[in-house]
Amino acid sequence: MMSLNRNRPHFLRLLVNLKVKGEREKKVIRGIMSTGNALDEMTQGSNGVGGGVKDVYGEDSATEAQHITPWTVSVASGYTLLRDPHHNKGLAFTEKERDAHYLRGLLPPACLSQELQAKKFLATLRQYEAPLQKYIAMMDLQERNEKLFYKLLIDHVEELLPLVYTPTVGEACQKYGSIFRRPQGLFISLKDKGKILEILKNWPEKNIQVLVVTDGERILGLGDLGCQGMGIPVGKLSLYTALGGVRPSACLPITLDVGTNNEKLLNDEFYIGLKQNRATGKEYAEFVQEFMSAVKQNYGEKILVQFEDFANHNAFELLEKYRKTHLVFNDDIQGTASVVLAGLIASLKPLGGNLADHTFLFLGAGEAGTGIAELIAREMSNKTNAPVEEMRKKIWLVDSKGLVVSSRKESLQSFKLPWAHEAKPVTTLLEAVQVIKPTVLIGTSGKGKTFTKEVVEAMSSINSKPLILALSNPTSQSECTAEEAYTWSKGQAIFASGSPFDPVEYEGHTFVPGQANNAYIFPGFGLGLIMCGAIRVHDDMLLAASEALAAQVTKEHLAKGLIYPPYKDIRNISANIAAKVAEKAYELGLASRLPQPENLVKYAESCMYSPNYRNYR
Ligand SMILES: NC(=O)C1=CN([C@@H]2O[C@H](COP(=O)(O)OP(=O)(O)OC[C@H]3O[C@@H](n4cnc5c(N)ncnc54)[C@H](OP(=O)(O)O)[C@@H]3O)[C@@H](O)[C@H]2O)C=CC1
Ligand SMILES: CC(=O)C(=O)O
Ligand SMILES: [Mg+2]
Repeated sequence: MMSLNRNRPHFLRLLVNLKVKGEREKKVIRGIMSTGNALDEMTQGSNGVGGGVKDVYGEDSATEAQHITPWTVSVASGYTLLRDPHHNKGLAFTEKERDAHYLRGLLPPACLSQELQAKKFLATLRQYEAPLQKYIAMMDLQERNEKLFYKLLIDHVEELLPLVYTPTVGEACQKYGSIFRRPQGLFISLKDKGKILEILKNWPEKNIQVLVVTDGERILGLGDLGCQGMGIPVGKLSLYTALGGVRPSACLPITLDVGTNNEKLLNDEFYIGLKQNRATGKEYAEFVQEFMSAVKQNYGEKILVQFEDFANHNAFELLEKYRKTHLVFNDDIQGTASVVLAGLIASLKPLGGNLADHTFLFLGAGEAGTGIAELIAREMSNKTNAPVEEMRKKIWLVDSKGLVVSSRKESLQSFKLPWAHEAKPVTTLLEAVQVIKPTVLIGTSGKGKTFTKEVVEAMSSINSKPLILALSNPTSQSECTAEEAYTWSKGQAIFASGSPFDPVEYEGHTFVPGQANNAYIFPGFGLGLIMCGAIRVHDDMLLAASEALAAQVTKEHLAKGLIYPPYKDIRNISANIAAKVAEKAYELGLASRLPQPENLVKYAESCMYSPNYRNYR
């Protein structure tokens, strides 16, 4: 009661200021207001990124009958300090710090600056030939000295992103069992059913703002990797910090181990996960439900949950179910859609015309394909005022059985139905290109080498500047390479891919392929949600993010063939995306951090984590 009374003016102001649109949002806000946690959260200092709950150890909310964890907090020094990755500075500890923190003798005598440490690490890293070796070295550094890891990743993002993220993270997941050293997140398995809340409390950090969760069933285009999929949440969250500025201690990677149907893993004596087939149906749904309830109970209403690399037979349902009750975001469906739409908006400058003048053909009608298709249709509908159903008719998808058409309706999964247009069945991509005559070809099949020479040539004979996006990851699964796209189209194609390719020389001209990857969106998108205390994700926020990203593409980028800005500017790009997402959340009455900061870009920048060492007293 005391806490409620103390917060009453803030609480009332919030109710008055919230511009709540529909009844559904009103119910949501009322629900949040009825929990003590939300009020507590809102009274936390106004500096930095908010979120988390005050009763961090759950002691106040536990009944006397419930067991609690006896957490203690102490100041790290000496040997413990050197082994604490958040605070360890290695040879960068100053003489004074070495005296004050009992470090004498535990380090060699040299004192190095962080810059010199970074230079030294990079020189060693560059000597390794195999990308996986470099990945392991980066992970070791992250576990040893977190600030140095992020300093390097931020300052050398273009060089290091392909190591901690696609494509190398794919290989790391395939070999996760043998490179696994220390757990970098929470593994929650079917064996933990009934105890998920307790397990969340085992994680040492309490003020979590974003968690990325996978069940490992569709890891990139590599299929079911079970528990080994953990590399993906770990990598995505590294990007949340490096690219989006969310502090590392606020990020939690989680793998839900519900078994695997990967026979190779099931027969591998060293497999680190549950050796049983995947749980399905009621068992799966109840397990995820327990997890989602525990997450909200432990971290409050404003914890951002990013679903990552679930198979499509679960992904759409989970998103549909939990978007009503939690702050959830499916990166593969929504983040990918937003990044591709941004690239399309940017490419309208060299291509001319409007989005609605184009015809789109996808190879792959799953999460990424239908997610992108729907956002494009919405954007075209917004811009033309035509019904979204009309706009969908400009978009065609091919799946493993051929063109998605109305005569296949009986056997199609529900997420494909909006795309089952009237047309004759066609079984190959080449035929589909010849019949549909698309201006834009997008690969989301997870199958490499599917944009053949004939397909690219057909696209080039129909269009003077065909837009070709090969989104599947990792590189081995890319529908075609950058070199293939440029040479087969005789330099006509505008090309971007999910995994990075080097620039290509073709007839004296250097083409620079862009990287159409959701990594451009989710870090800034998440930062925007967190910094405004958003309570739900709305599709209009995805459109806002796309426009913010497209606005960062300059004439100079386009002249090189790039439809995305370079990653070296990503923190600035993320701040702009975050600002637009937060602005949209305020407009929709879905932001709870009040008052709204005047300059949202500056506010986003001020919220960002810095990897520079701090001085210790
Ligand atoms: N660049 C980026 O940011 C992102 C890239 N991706 C990549 O996109 C790929 C697909 O992901 P996602 O959509 O989630 O996967 P899904 O499994 O949901 O969808 C794959 C789709 O591809 C179809 N398909 C498979 N093989 C073929 C083939 N030989 N010919 C035609 N269609 C085929 C499937 O057909 P059917 O339905 O008949 O089985 C399905 O419709 C992955 O490689 C992933 O890494 C994903 C997210 C983001
Ligand atoms: C990039 C990504 O999210 C994927 O390939 O699944
Ligand atoms: Mg993914």
